[in-house]
Amino acid sequence: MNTLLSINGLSFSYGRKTALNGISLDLKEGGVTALIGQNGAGKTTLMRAITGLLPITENVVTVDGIDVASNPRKVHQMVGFLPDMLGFYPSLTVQDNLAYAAQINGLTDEEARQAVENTLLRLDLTSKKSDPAGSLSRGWRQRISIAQAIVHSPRFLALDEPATGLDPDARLSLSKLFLELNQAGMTLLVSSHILAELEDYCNHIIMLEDGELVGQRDIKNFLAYRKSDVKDLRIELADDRTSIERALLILSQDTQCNDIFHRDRIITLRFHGTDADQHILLKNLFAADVHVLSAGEDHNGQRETLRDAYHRMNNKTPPR
Ligand SMILES: Nc1ncnc2c1ncn2[C@@H]1O[C@H](COP(=O)(O)OP(=O)(O)OP(=O)(O)O)[C@@H](O)[C@H]1O
Repeated sequence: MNTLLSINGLSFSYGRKTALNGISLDLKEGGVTALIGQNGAGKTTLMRAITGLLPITENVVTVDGIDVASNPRKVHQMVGFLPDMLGFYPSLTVQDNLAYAAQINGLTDEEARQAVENTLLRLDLTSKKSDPAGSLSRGWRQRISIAQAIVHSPRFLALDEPATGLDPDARLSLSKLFLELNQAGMTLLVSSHILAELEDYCNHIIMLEDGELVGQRDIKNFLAYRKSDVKDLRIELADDRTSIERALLILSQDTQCNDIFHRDRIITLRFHGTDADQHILLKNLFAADVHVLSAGEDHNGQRETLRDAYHRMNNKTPPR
């Protein structure tokens, strides 16, 4: 696969505030990459830099070999961008907003007419095409914005928090749309806080922290990532509230245990230790009069999710 996006030492500051610091990465054509990171990590800034919306240094970001800083218009024709703040003309109809987006991205009138028709169909927007964009609900507005971002059939599509404000059905259809666009050859970069959704369609992940790239890997490898001295344990307790609470307290204080989940009487956790350490852990539970019915390695545990992996990279226990 060819490299479509190449970033080589990208830094960007808003005044004295450094938002991106020496980012370097390559994205291959045809992938779907999840861009994750906490609030303020620099995700939006990175997307804006890639899509030619920020004044960046020349020869630092290229899309298909074209320098974004010196050829922003050319790059706009190749990329689509869904910003976190939706932008369209509220008094124009849905159709006219799309036609405008197509034309400013270099399509002729005839190409734009055809592209608008196809995009309306693809996003199920045909019934709304004559409505003023500003009169529609948040979910429909989101669709209009996605339609605007893809109307010129970009090769690279960046989506900043695309699922925000959408109901579960709309989120599902969004996931399907991303897969469809990817199968049609588009390369996607998607930022979201909803990790379980990214997992449905992303095959690569990049992680930012304080403006720096702190992790990058293919999700298949990412999900398979396991240290040899790490195992998943499943502990079944008697149905005794005090016992369960005591067990959770002991486990949460043990630095060898993390990713502790508990449902009813079953506790699952990731244990970082040897068999002897595991034996000591159980002895501690027994010593505290925790009523353990069974304990052992959880071979049937769910595969590691993107959410688990993200929280582990951040050294946090996922919320129960
Ligand atoms: N226009 C601006 N002026 C000054 N500082 C800014 C501006 N935009 C962003 N920043 C700062 O740059 C840093 C990165 O912001 P950015 O919006 O790229 O992060 P993010 O990862 O997208 O965050 P979020 O998940 O909250 O949207 C933050 O510290 C933010 O406060």
